[in-house]
Amino acid sequence: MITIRAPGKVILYGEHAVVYGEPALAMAINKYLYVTARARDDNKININARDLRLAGISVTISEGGDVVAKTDYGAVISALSYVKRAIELAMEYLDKKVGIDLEIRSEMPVGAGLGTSAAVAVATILAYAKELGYDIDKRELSRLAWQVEKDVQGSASPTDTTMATFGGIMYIKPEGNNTVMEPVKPGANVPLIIGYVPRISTTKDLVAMVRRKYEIMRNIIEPIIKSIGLITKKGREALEMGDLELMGTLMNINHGLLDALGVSTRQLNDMVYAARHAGALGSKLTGAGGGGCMIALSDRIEVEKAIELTGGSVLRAGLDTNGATIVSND
Ligand SMILES: Nc1ncnc2c1ncn2[C@@H]1O[C@H](COP(=O)(O)OP(=O)(O)OP(=O)(O)O)[C@@H](O)[C@H]1O
Ligand SMILES: C[C@@](O)(CCO)CC(=O)[O-]
Ligand SMILES: [Mg+2]
Repeated sequence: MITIRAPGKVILYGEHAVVYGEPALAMAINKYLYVTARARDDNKININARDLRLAGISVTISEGGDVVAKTDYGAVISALSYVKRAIELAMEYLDKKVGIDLEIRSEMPVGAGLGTSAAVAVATILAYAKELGYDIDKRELSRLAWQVEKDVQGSASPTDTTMATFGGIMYIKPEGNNTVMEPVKPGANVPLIIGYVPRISTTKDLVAMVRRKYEIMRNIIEPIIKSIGLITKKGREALEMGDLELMGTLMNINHGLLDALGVSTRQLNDMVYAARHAGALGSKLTGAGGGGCMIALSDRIEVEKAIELTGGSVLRAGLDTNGATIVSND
């Protein structure tokens, strides 16, 4: 039996634009998704995902007190699509099919912009390989997990899977099927507060929504995407110089452009503006948007309180530098 953990991430600059080949700057956080794997002696795959919340169950209680509960089969299969694809690709890659019990736990809100889909893909592939006694190179792990995101989402950048695999702070630029990834050394400590509200849309839907806009009015959407790319490059310089004020200004512009793409929501904007009014140097949504998470560049308790007053929850997280690692191996 083996337990693997993979970190979540926040995107400082560049979400959505990175799907179109622009760079992104992301930081792995010390909040983790855990996958415990145990090989079985049959061919079954048994998945216990404790943190998935599924809407809609139907229960029939008969006279004798027997209870039959049903849930939406399609919704269950779709919710497990990242885990299922991760196992399929790991089996293909290792050319070995063995039944497995998987137990999944998350310290992060699932589907809220912190990269849980990437963390579950990375941790599942690594857990399957290690449980079967194989080593897997981190570059290969990150490539396979990216493939999971591409297969499930239709279109995905390597950002989240790179962060869940390697950790740290990374400048990421997709180049076709390759990923340029450069570790970034910050010139100052970067204080971040994460605020979140529940999210209904999935990253898959949000990426598809931006794609539709891009196809219908490319001459309007393309400059926004390119502009986000320029912000990311400047943001990297600001981070390396430790210029927090410039970082904040760039976050604010980045948020405005994400709003223009249609991926912000009223609740996200409320949290973003409340944070700025309470003294944050900058704030923006992070991840795919549509609800979920925002980040504020600040360490002020007033900023946390302001986010909470809008109805958001606050998550305190620092930097993860290890990426995917083994937690225990019996
Ligand atoms: N703990 C978990 N157990 C099983 N599946 C999970 C778990 N966490 C995430 N997933 C899978 O990932 C999906 C959420 O992925 P999605 O990409 O929409 O959000 P995210 O990765 O958290 O945010 P973002 O992509 O914006 O960073 C879930 O619907 C589920 O399929
Ligand atoms: C919205 C997006 O850019 C980031 C999600 O964390 C999607 C992706 O990069 O695949
Ligand atoms: Mg995701």
